[in-house]
Amino acid sequence: FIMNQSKEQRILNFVLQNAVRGDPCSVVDTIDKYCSQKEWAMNVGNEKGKILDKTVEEVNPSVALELGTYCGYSAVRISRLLKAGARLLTVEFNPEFAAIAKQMIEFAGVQDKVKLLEGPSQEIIPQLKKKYEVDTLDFVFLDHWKDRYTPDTILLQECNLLRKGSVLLADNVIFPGAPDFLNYVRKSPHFQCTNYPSHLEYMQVEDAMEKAVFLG
Ligand SMILES: Nc1ncnc2c1ncn2[C@@H]1O[C@H](Cn2cc(CNC(=O)c3cc([N+](=O)[O-])cc(O)c3O)nn2)[C@@H](O)[C@H]1O
Ligand SMILES: [Mg+2]
Repeated sequence: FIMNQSKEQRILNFVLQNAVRGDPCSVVDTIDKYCSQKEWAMNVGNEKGKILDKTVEEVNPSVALELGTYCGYSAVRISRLLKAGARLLTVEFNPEFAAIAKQMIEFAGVQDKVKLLEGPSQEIIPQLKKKYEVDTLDFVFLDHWKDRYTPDTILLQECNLLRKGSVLLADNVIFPGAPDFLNYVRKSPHFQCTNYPSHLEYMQVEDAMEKAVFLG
């Protein structure tokens, strides 16, 4: 247990030493092993991860966006399911976390599918069309600061990044909770919502994910 390292660095080192290079599933399983047995961390985890998997497989996105990369667990989890030519853009503003995630993504061998964009989501989202050549987004995974879920959902609409059928999936709508986001999407005539009860990663605490399909 190397104390002067960050928890995120310890998670990465555990993956580098125990997972199989180029095998995204082994990277995901190894992070879950570390975070359930050694140190808790805010990865979406395996239980909610299965809900994420099912949604990604249903949508089969060509262009996906993730808000809140952290160590790259869900970026690896999502990108392992993407078809040839499809891509995931993932946004992270904490430089330490972005550096960890970059190494995690490269070790997993998914770097050709994933583009990590460093900066706050509120600055990156308005750049997606011109700077990152996005037309519209097929899938968005929200897992960053919970009080950014609603303003960023509004920003995505203002930037014309959603089309009829675009799917948003939000983590943690129960714990830590995103009450204003739930209120916003459930009351909006532009979204069709579905709630998926689950548990907080690596804990026996109630949590849930919310799917919000944009109706145009
Ligand atoms: N506006 C933003 N733009 C870009 N990246 C952001 C932004 N806000 C946070 N981040 C980044 O998301 C990553 C992860 N993150 C996520 C959160 C919010 N999520 C949680 O706080 C959380 C907390 C718990 N929890 O406390 O049990 C469980 C979870 O699954 C969570 O996602 N805060 N940082 C961090 O690296 C942070 O730099
Ligand atoms: Mg989360």
